[in-house]
Amino acid sequence: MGGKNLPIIALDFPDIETAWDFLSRFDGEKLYVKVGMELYYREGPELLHFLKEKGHWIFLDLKLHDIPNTVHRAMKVLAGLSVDMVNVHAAGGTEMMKAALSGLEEGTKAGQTRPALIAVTQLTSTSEEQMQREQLINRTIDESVLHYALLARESGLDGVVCSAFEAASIAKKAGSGFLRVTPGIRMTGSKSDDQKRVVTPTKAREMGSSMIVIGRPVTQADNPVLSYKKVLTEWER
Ligand SMILES: O=c1ccn([C@@H]2O[C@H](COP(=O)(O)O)[C@@H](O)[C@H]2O)c(=O)[nH]1
Repeated sequence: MGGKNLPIIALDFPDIETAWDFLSRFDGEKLYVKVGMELYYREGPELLHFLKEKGHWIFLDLKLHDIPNTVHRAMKVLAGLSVDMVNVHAAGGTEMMKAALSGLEEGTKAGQTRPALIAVTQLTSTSEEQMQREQLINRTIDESVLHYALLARESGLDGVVCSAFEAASIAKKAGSGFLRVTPGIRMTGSKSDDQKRVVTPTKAREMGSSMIVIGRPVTQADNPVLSYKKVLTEWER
């Protein structure tokens, strides 16, 4: 199975020791992992090189959101970190997203593959009610997510982070090759934590997500390998 078809495991750990302790349980299996702010801010680029050496695929989830020039320059740097996917917040706008893409292209060395660039639409921890009240968006959350997805598409990005609830409409309007990367994945009966727009791996597949991201249900499980295998089986079926 190629990396693109694997569930992405969110390595939300405080340091490399804890992350390594978790990964060592998988006995050399190649995984698609997500490195977020907590682990990256602690361990930096060295950790990414270490994960690559072990053969893992990497989504570097730093969710850049700043003025276009700053994001452009930061993306030039991230392009050199041998990661497979990076992201920005679509709320930064089309000028920022285009700047992110050109930075990534400029930073990608000849002969190397440019990391995929995706945009966060509405976080899966955001409910429609919260979005309307706090962001003053007088629309449904589906409309807001689709709007951001189309801005990301127009900016030349490779896809978006969205919940499974919006995945089908995005595929219909932006094309099936435009990635719908879905966090907020939970197994039947398990707690949602801070996530609001949650589905099972089976539902995510049926509803049109192209990739899924799962953290705590795997990383905090008594048997993380078994939990991962259950997610993988549901996702593959
Ligand atoms: O909209 C978003 C964007 C990113 N995430 C990240 O995915 C994982 C989910 O972890 P769980 O433990 O499975 O909830 C986490 O690293 C988030 O930063 C997201 O959840 N939603």
